[in-house]
Amino acid sequence: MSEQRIVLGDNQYGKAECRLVRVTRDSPVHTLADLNVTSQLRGDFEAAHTEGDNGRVVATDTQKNTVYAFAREHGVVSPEAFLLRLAAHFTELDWVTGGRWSAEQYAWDRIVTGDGPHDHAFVRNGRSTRTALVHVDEDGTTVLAGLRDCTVLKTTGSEFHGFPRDRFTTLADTDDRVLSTSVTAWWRYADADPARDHDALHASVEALLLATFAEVHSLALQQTVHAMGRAVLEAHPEIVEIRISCPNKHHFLVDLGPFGLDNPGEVFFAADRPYGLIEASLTREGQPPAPAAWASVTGFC
Ligand SMILES: O=c1[nH]c(=O)c2[nH]c(=O)[nH]c2[nH]1
Repeated sequence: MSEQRIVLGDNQYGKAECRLVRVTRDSPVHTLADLNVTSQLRGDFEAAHTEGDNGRVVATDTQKNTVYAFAREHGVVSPEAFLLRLAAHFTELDWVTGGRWSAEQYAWDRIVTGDGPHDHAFVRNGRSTRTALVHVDEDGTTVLAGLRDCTVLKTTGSEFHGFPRDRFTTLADTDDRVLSTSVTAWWRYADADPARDHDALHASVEALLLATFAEVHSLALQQTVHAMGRAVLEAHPEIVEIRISCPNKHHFLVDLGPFGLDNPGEVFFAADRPYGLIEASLTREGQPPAPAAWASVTGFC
């Protein structure tokens, strides 16, 4: 039997989930950035894997320290800008050909007291988690931004009917139902401009997703998802692609007939599983795709 050659395939390594809180205290009115940062390097790390030769292995501990040192030196203007800076730093090494830098950002609002918004006391805003990802490979740098766990619900303005019926179909047509979902969205910027106002864009995209969910009279969650993505691409030419994943958080009308009660769309059982899972991606026609960057985002179609 001829001897088989075993080759090292894709590999990456780094420090995952560096919890970073950066306080800006240039004035008595402090600001706060609360992040969870992951740094992963790709490149020529063959010798480390095959020989245990660490000559090129930037320790994950060093990667973690760089996160905190850069936060002090440069601040956190936005998660995207912060990740771009980390990416530029590590890819200065000639054997680091790329990598993946990602962050979650948790929002804090100022506590409002009788005297107004407080200078240095905050309350966590759990509305959604902001996400960002910078992917670098030989084809260039891709910036993705997103959000997750943005749970929304509308009590009417949603229908679902006209679907095929077979002997397994029990779902009744409805022209008035509760529609609820938890939006996960990722969008891709046309380029990796670190000077882009990522914070303003993120706020605008979140507002567009919410307004569209509210305003579109929905004939299916698929239609709502499509409208949300379309609204974002129409409003922001610098965004070339958006992917949206929406679990259909079913609310079933409870049959109160056994208790002699009607139920005109007022009492629901909020099921948590199973749930429909509706996902779609929308792209601006003619834009080059970025499959490698998307491959590093899990759980999307
Ligand atoms: O908006 C919906 N889309 C579906 O595909 C679907 N399927 C289902 O059972 N309910 C719903 N609702």
